[in-house]
Amino acid sequence: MQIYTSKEIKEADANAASFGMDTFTLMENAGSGLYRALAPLLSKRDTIAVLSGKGNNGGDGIVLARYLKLNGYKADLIFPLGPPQTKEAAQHFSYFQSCGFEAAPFDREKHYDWIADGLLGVGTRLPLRDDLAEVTDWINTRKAKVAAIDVPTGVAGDTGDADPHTIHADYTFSLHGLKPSSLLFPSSTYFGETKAVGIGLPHTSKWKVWSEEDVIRSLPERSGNVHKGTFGTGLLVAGSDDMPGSAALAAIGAMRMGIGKLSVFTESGARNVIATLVPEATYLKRDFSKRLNDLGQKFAGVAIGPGIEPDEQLESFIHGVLKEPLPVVLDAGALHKRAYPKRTAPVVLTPHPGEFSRMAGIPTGQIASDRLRLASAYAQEHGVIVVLKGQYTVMAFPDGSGYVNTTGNSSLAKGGSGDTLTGMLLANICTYANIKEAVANAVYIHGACADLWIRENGSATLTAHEFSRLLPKVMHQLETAAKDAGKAPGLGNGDRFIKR
Ligand SMILES: NC(=O)C1=CN([C@@H]2O[C@H](COP(=O)(O)OP(=O)(O)OC[C@H]3O[C@@H](n4cnc5c(N)ncnc54)[C@H](O)[C@@H]3O)[C@@H](O)[C@H]2O)[C@@H](O)CC1
Ligand SMILES: Nc1ncnc2c1ncn2[C@@H]1O[C@H](COP(=O)(O)OP(=O)(O)O)[C@@H](O)[C@H]1O
Ligand SMILES: [K+]
Repeated sequence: MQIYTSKEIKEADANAASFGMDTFTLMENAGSGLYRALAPLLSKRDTIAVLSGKGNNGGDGIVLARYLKLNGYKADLIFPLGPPQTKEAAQHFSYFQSCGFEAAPFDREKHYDWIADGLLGVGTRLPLRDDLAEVTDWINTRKAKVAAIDVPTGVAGDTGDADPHTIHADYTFSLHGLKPSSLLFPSSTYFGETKAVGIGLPHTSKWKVWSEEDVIRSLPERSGNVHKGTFGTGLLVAGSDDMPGSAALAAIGAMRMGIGKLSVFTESGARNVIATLVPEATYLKRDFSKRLNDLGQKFAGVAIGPGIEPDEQLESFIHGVLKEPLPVVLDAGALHKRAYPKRTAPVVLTPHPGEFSRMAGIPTGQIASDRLRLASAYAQEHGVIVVLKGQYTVMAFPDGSGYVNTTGNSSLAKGGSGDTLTGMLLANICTYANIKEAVANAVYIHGACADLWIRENGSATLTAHEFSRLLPKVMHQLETAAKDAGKAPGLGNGDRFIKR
């Protein structure tokens, strides 16, 4: 599913108009698309209120109401704020009337099984005016299922801001593509299950939700005449005498994800712990004062940071590594405010919001509601890939494109899960030809492991070393699906719905 800001939607609209596809036609397409998306959820016995505002979001509601009525559904079209004010919405209301239908009064006592929210769309400016807030409050107190058109009334399109009177939707049908607010906080908590509905415009967005179909399509081929060298040797710079576990978890992530060989550059106390958990890895005694030469020849990729306290020696080591021609993942202790040299091999940064705040000098409170834009701005300015972690992890690329991940759940909110992801990323940068797919698949599969865990276990109980047995299961399902000509195993979100 593609993601569009309000500005991009307006540009798409203007572009369509230049080809003769006018707003009236787009509204017709939106309403018919909404009908096709909603009808499978309805029964002919259901009563449905379509609440339309005065703008084009209301116009979409008018078209939806026409399709519902023409197809024999018990739908009322209601204008609680007054009749439509935009030219196209007014034209569609005339057409609705010419079909022999009339608008219904806003009867606050009448029961409806469903309410379609066509009050405000991406034209919203917050806060909600009092007359609108009164209608959204009414909706929120009803027993009806609520389907929002484009966005639930009360959220803005592009940021995570939400009015206190925002509609709590059960479903949201987003027109043309998803809006950033469906993936930001707190706004996303109002959307319910979210689906993109096409309106006949070609897709041009540089941002999308990375889906199961994308993972299956991009899993690298591993069969045939291969050997351990085929899948690269990775260098993991992680762990310390005080924090050996981080390196062990990252090493498990890397080995289980399919790296050919792994060297762990760590302190001697950590080495003893890691070696018993990951006997497959080899070890290099860590001394940051000694340069590691020819890293680009010896290794396919390097990950630095889990379980290491930042200091000047580490910083100068990182500077040395960044001069070498190999892909680098920087996490935890390796994440700081710094400038990145121009280089051809990619740099992947994996901050959680606290680390991103430190790196970018942005207060943590601002990050949740604007993660896509902020991560993208940082990635473009510094020429790096930013994996901004948390629910709906954002992956922003230096060319301005990006993906959002929707797998994973709160079982991952525990020390160690980020370390495992760093190891998985290291494996993928060593084994994939395409860096965007390498990053996106590691993030998706990491979340899918947690989704698999909560199908059978309590969500509070996941510990990161369980990835050792979760990863084989998830990878097996994905590999089987890939062999089965792209048949999705249903691990996370398919290409159509964001389930919540
Ligand atoms: N490509 C497109 O742009 C298409 C857009 N469509 C629909 O058009 C919608 C956008 O339409 P509009 O630009 O008319 O915007 P809206 O329908 O979101 O409404 C804007 C109107 O609401 C008022 N308003 C905004 N914030 C308010 C507040 N807090 N309290 C009270 N009133 C407020 C504004 O003054 C304006 O009159 C989309 O969300 C989508 O549903 C579809 O018709 C299909 C094509
Ligand atoms: N509620 C959640 N939903 C989805 N993923 C989550 C959630 N909470 C945490 N995660 C994921 O768990 C990982 C935590 O990483 P991080 O904060 O670096 O932890 P650690 O201290 O283990 O390194 C990230 O991949 C993050 O996206
Ligand atoms: K709406």
